[in-house]
Amino acid sequence: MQVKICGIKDAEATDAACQAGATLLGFVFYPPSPRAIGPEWAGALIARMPKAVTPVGLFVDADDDTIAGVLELAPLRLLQLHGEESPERCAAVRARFGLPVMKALGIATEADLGLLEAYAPAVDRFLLDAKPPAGATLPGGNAASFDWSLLAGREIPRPWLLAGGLTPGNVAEAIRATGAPGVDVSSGVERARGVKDAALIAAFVHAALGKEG
Ligand SMILES: O=C(O)c1ccccc1N[C@@H]1O[C@H](COP(=O)(O)O)[C@@H](O)[C@H]1O
Repeated sequence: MQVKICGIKDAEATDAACQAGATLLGFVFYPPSPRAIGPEWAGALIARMPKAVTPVGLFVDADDDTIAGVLELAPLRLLQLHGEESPERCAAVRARFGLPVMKALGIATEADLGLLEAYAPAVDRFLLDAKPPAGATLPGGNAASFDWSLLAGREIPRPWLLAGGLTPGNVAEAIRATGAPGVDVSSGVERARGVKDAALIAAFVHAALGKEG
């Protein structure tokens, strides 16, 4: 089971996630987000992480110069593209930076899952998230979930993570309902918007991994 904690901004959350058993930590390079972080500080937090834990950079329709500037200071090992990037753009990012790409897709209906085949050759992983609710200002990180039954018994053509509105209280049921091989959370482990909570992080990771709390 892969467990990603996204929107890491401080040492306490970094250490809590790593100690609890998270396998991926996400750093948001999207200035409008309350979870946005600068590349230099992200690099310092990545230096605290065990090598077995993968640092992930979250970008939203970023250009090559933006991604390159971040990579100069933060040794990311997976690029999460969470905007409107096309399959061609995903393939170009993967080729330009020599790093695996995880494409986030918003899922609301069966038709949204039809995009998976078009993206599969261009990406290494998928992140299946809810679409932003009406009025949302961010393309993700909105604590919104989608109908998990859309994924039940479905073959996803790349390794994938389930995201959107997950919490310590619902993640075990989400994994059971979807068969997800991995999960990703941001809002559900925060005590206030953009502020991670070490106890909630530990509870989420333990619930996802099926450990006793
Ligand atoms: O977290 C953000 O601020 C964010 C901003 C822009 C794009 C994506 C973002 N977060 C991603 O969305 C998922 C789901 O979030 P939540 O758990 O429902 O709050 C999160 O895991 C991030 O990968």
